[in-house]
Amino acid sequence: MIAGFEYHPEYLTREEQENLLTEIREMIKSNHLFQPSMPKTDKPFSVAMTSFGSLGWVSDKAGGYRYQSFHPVTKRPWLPIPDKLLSIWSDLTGYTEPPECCLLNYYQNEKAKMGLHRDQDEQDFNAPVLSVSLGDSALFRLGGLKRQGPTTSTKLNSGDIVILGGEARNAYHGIDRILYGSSQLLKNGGRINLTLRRVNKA
Ligand SMILES: O=C(O)CCC(=O)C(=O)O
Ligand SMILES: [Fe+2]
Repeated sequence: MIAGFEYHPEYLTREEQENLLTEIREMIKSNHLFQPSMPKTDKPFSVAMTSFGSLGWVSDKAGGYRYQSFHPVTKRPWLPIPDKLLSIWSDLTGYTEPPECCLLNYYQNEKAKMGLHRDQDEQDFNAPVLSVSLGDSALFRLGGLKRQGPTTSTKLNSGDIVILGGEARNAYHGIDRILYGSSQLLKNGGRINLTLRRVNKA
């Protein structure tokens, strides 16, 4: 496996997962989920998204993939990243600067997945990417620095944390599928992934 990939299974207790989810549910009442679309084709993503933090990740035909300081629908600033996530970031990454973006991916139905990609819309590739899984389990595929080449698959369960740092920061990765019904955490099922990133150079 590529250097810099860290897997922390069952990092969050069930109670911590529930508390985080309660906080997020409250936040998305105003900081709504929205459906981004592909830059060239305008095809909607199968995953619904929103962000927290000073910058949020958005995508649409008009502007392509980018970070911006406000919600694309409400035009209001994103709500701040929950403290619990900020402390997970400093405990696990040891990176001195806090994350600027927490992207929330909501995999709601059977069609939801995320194709193999690299996270490359940021300026700072020295900072790791940290992601928290909540709800139904997902099959996470991790490759190397080239799209072709060997990949490994890891089942991410609710409460697990993944870090892509070092060489793995620029590795191809994606979500092949969600194992619906594998967790009872989300009352309507599905999976939430929270990804913390630095965007600008510290
Ligand atoms: O859902 C996941 O675990 C991965 C999400 C991801 O790769 C991304 O948002 O860039
Ligand atoms: Fe990614």
